[in-house]
Amino acid sequence: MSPAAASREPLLVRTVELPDDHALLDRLPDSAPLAWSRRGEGLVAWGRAARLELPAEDERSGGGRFAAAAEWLGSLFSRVEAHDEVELPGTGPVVFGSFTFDGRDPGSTVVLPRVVVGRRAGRAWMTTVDDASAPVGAGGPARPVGGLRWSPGALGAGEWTGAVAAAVDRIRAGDLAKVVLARDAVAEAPGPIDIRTPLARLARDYPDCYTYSVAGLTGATPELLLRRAGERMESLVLAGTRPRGGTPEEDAALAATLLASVKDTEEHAYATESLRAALGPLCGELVLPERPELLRLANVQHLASPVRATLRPGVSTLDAVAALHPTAAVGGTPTPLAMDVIGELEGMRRGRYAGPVGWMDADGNGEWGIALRCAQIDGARARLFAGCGIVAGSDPEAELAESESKFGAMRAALLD
Ligand SMILES: C=C(O[C@@H]1C=C(C(=O)O)C=C[C@H]1O)C(=O)O
Repeated sequence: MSPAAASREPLLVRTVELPDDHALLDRLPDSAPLAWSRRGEGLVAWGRAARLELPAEDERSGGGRFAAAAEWLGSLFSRVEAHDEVELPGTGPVVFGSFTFDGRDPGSTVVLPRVVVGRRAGRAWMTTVDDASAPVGAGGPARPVGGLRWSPGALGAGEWTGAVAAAVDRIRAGDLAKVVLARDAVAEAPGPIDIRTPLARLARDYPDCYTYSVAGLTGATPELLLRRAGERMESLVLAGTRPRGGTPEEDAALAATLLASVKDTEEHAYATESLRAALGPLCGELVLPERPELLRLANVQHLASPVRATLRPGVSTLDAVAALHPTAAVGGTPTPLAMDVIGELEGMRRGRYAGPVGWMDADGNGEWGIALRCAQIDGARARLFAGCGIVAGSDPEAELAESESKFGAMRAALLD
C-alpha cells in the first residue's frame, strides 16, 4: 500500500473543463500510461497519487480482493476535497483498476492517478490530485516497437489441443457443461515497449472495443462487464465465435452458421444464465434479450447479448463486479468446477488476463470490462493471452484456430 493511501492527509482533487481539441490517446506520456477509451471517448491518465497492489488470497474465487479494494477506496475517497466544475460520470476523483482472474494470483491493482483527462459527448476535462498546476498532457510521438522475437507460452499448440480434448472428455462424461481454456504466447522486443503504440493501433482497428491499459495490462476488449451511471447499469455478454470471412459472402455465411449453431448458442446461453444468476439478486430490473445478436470485430464475430439493469439501492459497483466475476464467458459452468479444470489443464497462471479491468469515480459511476485480447507488457516483454469456450461439441483444432484469431488483435498491434 502506498504511503499516500495510508496517510490521513486530505487529497485536493480539482476538475476543470478543457477545450475539446485533442485526441485522447495523444495526451498520454510514455511512462506507465492508464487508459480506457472507445471511439475517442473515455479517460486517459498518468502519475500515481495512491496505489494499491493486493497479495494472493487463500481462496481462488472469494471476493476478498474486491472487498479489500472497496475498503481502501472508502478511506481514500473520504480524504478527498473535490472542486469539480464539470460534474459528469468520470469527473472528480477517478481510480483505474485491474483485478486478477483467480483470487489466488497476486497483483490486483487500483491506482489513483495524479492526472486524468476525460472526453465525452463533446466535452473534455482534466482532473488533478494535489497538483493543480500539472500540465495537460501532449505526450509526443509513440515509439515503434521494433522487431519481435516470439516464443510459445506455457503449452505448445499440440499440448493445448490435448488440454482441449481432455476438457471435452470431462464435459461429455458429465462433470461440467462448459470451461474456457486459455493459452499464452510471449514476444520480446529489442527495447522497452512504448505502450502507446499498441494502444493507438488497437483503438484504430477495434473501434467497437474498449481499449485499455492498467499497470501494463494492455488490450482492446469487446466484453463490457458493467457500465454504471447512477442506478442504471448495462452489460454485454459475449460467447460463441467465428472468424471474419475473406469476402462479404464468406463473412455472411460464417455469421449465419454462428447464429444457427447449436454448440455456440448453448455456449452463449451458459454465459447469459451465469449473468442472470449473479446479477438477479442485486437488481430491481434485469432485461436480457431473447436471443443473441451478432457483434462483428476486425478479427472475429461473436454472439452478443446486451443487458440492461437497475441496481438495488446500497449495491456498490464493486459488489456488482465481484458478483459477476468470473462469468461463464471466461470461467465456465458450473463456476467452481470450471475453475478447478482451468487450474488442472491450462498449465499457466492467468494473472490479470480475463479479470475485471476499468475505472470508477467516487459516486460509483464507471466502466469495467473483462480483460481480453490483451498482453501483459513489462519493459521489453509482452505476454499475450487468448481463450476459448469449450463445450461438448468443441473441436480442438477449431478452438486452436479461434485462439489464433484472438491473438491476432494484439499481434498486429505490436507489429511495425
Ligand atoms: C476468453 C476469450 O473470449 C471469450 C470467449 C468467447 C468464445 O469462446 O466464443 C467469446 C468471447 C469471450 O467471452 C478471449 O478472448 O480470450
